[in-house]
Amino acid sequence: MCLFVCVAMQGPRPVVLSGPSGAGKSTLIKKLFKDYENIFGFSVSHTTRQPRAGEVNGKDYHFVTREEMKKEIDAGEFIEHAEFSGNMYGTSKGAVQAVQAKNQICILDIDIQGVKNIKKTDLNPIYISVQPPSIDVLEKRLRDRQTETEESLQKRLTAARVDLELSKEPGLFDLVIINDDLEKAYSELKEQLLKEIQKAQESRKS
Ligand SMILES: Nc1nc2c(ncn2[C@@H]2O[C@H](COP(=O)(O)OP(=O)(O)O)[C@@H](O)[C@H]2O)c(=O)[nH]1
Ligand SMILES: Nc1ncnc2c1ncn2[C@@H]1O[C@H](COP(=O)(O)OP(=O)(O)O)[C@@H](O)[C@H]1O
Repeated sequence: MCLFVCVAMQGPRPVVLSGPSGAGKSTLIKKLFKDYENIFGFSVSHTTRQPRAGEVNGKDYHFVTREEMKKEIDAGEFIEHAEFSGNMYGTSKGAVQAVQAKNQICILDIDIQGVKNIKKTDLNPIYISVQPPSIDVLEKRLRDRQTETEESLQKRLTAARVDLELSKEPGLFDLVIINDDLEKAYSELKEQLLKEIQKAQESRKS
């Protein structure tokens, strides 16, 4: 059954942003949302991790228990799901459909397992990997962000090394952005998305 292509054929293509925790995905996404009001919509994932200070349920994530999430996965409500750093994360069909119904460019912030699983679907997004200039810089950014315990920070650094290795697979990503200078990284992101942004802006006018 066609889940996405029917909607996606008329609307702009979704965008997957992946890359290590701390690489700068959320920062870049926030800039897009600020600069292009109403053009982008965020695919709100489910997660079993605890909310951080300032995170809003239903906006940043749907914060759920492992039992709730497993039940919804068993009911076939997820496009993809993965275990990352001791917690479950997943994209529900509803999360993507809610954005596509508004004819917005749907942004998915997902890990590399999610990328591989989305590739098996008919979502047909643009795949972008956001990467840090080095593991040392990544560690500093994660420490400065002050969201992690020492244990979760170490898990994220281990996952980051795996992510950076797997990301070398030819053809896995349409674009790799090294997020050293933020403005430069943001320009590269905007340039890659220009066609979809224009499409979405045109459809707003008509
Ligand atoms: N596969 C998958 N990964 C997700 C999903 N939502 C978030 N992630 C990834 O889970 C990892 C951890 O996310 P989070 O706990 O918010 O930490 P942060 O990325 O450092 O802010 C990141 O790599 C996200 O891209 C999802 O729905 N599916
Ligand atoms: N180019 C950059 N230079 C310096 N700090 C950055 C840059 N990009 C992001 N940061 C900071 O690094 C931290 C991790 O970024 P974040 O967007 O939360 O990463 P992710 O969403 O990929 O986990 C944040 O504190 C953010 O402000």
